[in-house]
Amino acid sequence: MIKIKVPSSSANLGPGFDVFGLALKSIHSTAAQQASNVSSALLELQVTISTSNQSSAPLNCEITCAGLGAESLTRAPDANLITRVALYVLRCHGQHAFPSHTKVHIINGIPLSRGLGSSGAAVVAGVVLGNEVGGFGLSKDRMLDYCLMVERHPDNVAAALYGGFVGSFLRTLDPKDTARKEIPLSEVLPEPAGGFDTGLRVKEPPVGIGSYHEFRWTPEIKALVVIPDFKVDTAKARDVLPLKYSREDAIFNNQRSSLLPVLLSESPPNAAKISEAMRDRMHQPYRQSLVPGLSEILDNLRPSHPGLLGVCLSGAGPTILALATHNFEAIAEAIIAILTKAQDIQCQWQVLEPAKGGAMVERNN
Ligand SMILES: Nc1ncnc2c1ncn2[C@@H]1O[C@H](COP(=O)(O)OP(=O)(O)OP(=O)(O)O)[C@@H](O)[C@H]1O
Ligand SMILES: N[C@@H](CCO)C(=O)O
Repeated sequence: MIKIKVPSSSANLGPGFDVFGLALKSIHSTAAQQASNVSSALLELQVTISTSNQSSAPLNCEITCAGLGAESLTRAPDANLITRVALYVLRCHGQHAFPSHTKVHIINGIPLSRGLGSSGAAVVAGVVLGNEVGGFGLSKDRMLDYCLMVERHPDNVAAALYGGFVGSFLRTLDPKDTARKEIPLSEVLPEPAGGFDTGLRVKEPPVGIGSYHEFRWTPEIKALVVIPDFKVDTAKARDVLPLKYSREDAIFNNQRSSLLPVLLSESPPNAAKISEAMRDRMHQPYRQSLVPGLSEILDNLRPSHPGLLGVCLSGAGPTILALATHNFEAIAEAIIAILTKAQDIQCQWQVLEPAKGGAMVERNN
């Protein structure tokens, strides 16, 4: 059996829209999680290939799912994001289907469409899956190229693939490459992958289309996530953003995003500076309509709360990310009080920390 494990992630950290990504893992798993075998904040695939019997499954791939949102994940290999992406990798290498007979058991511990990088993790898991079952021996840097053809904002996939706190950028692609129909863009989900029925070999991604850098992270800083019980589709949360920004807003974000990685690497952390450096004018103001209470949280949760360093929307939301050193319960309660005053919802909260190393593969015979 092959196990593929990919962490969750929080993108942007306020001003670093489409740049910063923080791979996250649980500090402690609850008894319920241990009993159910679902690791919190982690996506796991258990993959077996049985050569003894011929597969009757479509594309030789049988999918089963457990964990968060399992009932909503499709079992069709050309539609499920993970296997679609794996098929993309296989077809770039001239293989039309999975090896017969491949079983993929998805154990999902990342809440779907909450701003914790479930689609980024699924894309990374898909590329790693394609690489493993195809035996292509791709490096992580080459796998990043595949991920970036699928999810065009690099923050979540770079964090999920490499782990830790990362910044990343993309090279501008030739429009011919981005327009290719067989690329299973997650932002146009749930459309099935196009161009797959031809049986033709799919063109490999250009080499080196993105770069990343891992920043240092001060271990005493933890990531408190408050996860409201509703979904925000990332594609919709990108549609509410303007196509152009004023010079003033661009400068506002540049000033903060340039300083934030340095501030988060220093011990003891400077709460006043971090709080200011996590402010943003590129996406959060436009996403307030999708996350009732967001503006009040951003205005009220200041470093006067003991232990709190700064607060922002996690990825495209609706999860709220608070960076803090202690006093987690009181900070979570203050955020939940605002969210539940704004609308009648339930929230869960958890304290996470950076997941070093990112996606990994365990091979057991
Ligand atoms: N484990 C998984 N298996 C298959 N598909 C998945 C899996 N996880 C996520 N997806 C797909 O990705 C979709 C969620 O993507 P979306 O970009 O809306 O949210 P997110 O990635 O959780 O949030 P954000 O990008 O803000 O962090 C799901 O509806 C599903 O189609
Ligand atoms: N940078 C992306 C992350 C989505 O997870 C966004 O905010 O739309």
